[in-house]
Amino acid sequence: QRPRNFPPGPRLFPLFGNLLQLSLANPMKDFERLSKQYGKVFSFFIGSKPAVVLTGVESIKEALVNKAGDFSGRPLDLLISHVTENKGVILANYGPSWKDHRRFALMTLRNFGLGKQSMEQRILGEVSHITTCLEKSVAMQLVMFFVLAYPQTLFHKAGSNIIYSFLVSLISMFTENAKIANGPWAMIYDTFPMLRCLPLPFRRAFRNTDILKKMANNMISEHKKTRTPGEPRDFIDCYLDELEKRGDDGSFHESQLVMYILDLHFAGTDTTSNTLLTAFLYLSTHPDVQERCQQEIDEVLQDNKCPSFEDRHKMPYVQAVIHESQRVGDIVPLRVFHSTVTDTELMGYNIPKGTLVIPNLSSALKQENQWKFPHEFNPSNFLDDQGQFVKPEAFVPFSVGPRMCLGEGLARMELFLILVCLLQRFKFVWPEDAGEPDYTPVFGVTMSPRPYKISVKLRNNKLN
Ligand code: HEM
Repeated sequence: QRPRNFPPGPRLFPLFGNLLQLSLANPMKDFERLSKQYGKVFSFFIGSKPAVVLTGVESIKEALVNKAGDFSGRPLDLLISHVTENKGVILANYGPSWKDHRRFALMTLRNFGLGKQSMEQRILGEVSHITTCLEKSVAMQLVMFFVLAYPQTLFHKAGSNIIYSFLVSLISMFTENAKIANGPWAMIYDTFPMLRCLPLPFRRAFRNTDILKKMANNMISEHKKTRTPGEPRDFIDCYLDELEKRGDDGSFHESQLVMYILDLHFAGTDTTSNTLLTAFLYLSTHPDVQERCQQEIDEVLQDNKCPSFEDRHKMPYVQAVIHESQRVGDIVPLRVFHSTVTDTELMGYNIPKGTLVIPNLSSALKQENQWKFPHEFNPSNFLDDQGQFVKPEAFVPFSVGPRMCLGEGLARMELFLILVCLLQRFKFVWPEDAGEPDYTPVFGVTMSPRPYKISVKLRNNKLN
């Protein structure tokens, strides 16, 4: 039974709650239907576990910003919570240890050059690998001066190398864990605690994590052997320095560092690369938008000089295209789930402690009264009448409140520098034989465009 004055929702069934009424493969359409029927704050049950879905920017901000102290917890009894033991930062519950670790990561990112030269240099270094790779392919096709590239692997490599030049080496079991966490076996695990000890496919997520943890542990041992205390080379060295400084104060611990390494890799790879994949899908199928970006880039970066992150202020149209790609790409639509840390109230409803809270970021990014063109790719969504860049309130791809993405600054820098460098040098064309582009994304913990091929041509400018 729903608790008293709990947000409304569909009728409950014994044992399953509302599980059988939702598409486990992609519940987005169900959430849209349910919010039309029950309002901006509605509920459903995963077995006997209550969950509340927040629709639209108003309810998301009311909970995650105005009532941040109540709504910033993480669920403690789901497959992902057990796999990660709620360690690290992404799935750590709201409390002093999470706060300490979050502050530490932000500070370390800043010291390692967010907004400073070195992080910018790392990103530009990665871009030069992408351009070399594309140039080689173009050169091999001299006759046509055209190349078909698979941007999927290019951007994923760049994304993970950038975060890993900050952390070190890389792994692919994350993808499998993300699939498991997002699939029916996770739902079964979350719904029926009595099945958790059985050797069912969800156990694979634990096995994968054990292997990943071993790799992270090896990195830590390697760092311990080669580090000079007080002269950190990367994030791991910084954490080890901090650990020494604090002693065992209970919050900083090697087991936290292990999960932290995995967290930053997971959060920093798929997100930025899928955004770039979305941007290049739209740029190649909207040549007018691409040409306008290139015109702006050429005007600002005269003599084809290398871009810096500061140049974004002089490129309102490019900024609008990047933000619009994030908006339509809708890369993290529902995850990461929140949870209430105390009994509370939201928009007139009672929400008990421990309720799963799902901010539907997607609903804000496509909210009808918030955007000039909510359902189409149109950079004008981010431009005022004078063509200046503006960011509407409903632009929340990084979420809002104290749990909002801590890599936003890094992600912004990556998106801008990679996109500008590539558009400066290449023209991206939707291949003639590729048929109509399919913009429907593949649903997952992070959303990605369907795999596509793209033609790449060297631009006819001084750079080439
Ligand atoms: C376009 C790229 C990215 C998008 C769209 C994105 C989006 C998000 C979202 C929606 C959340 C959940 C916030 C919430 O719980 O309310 C999140 C959390 C997080 N992100 Fe990102 N992210 C991106 C890139 C990155 C990068 C590059 C890093 C690496 C430093 C990163 C690290 C994190 C971490 C550590 C959290 C957990 C924060 C916490 O729980 O306190 N993200 N991100």
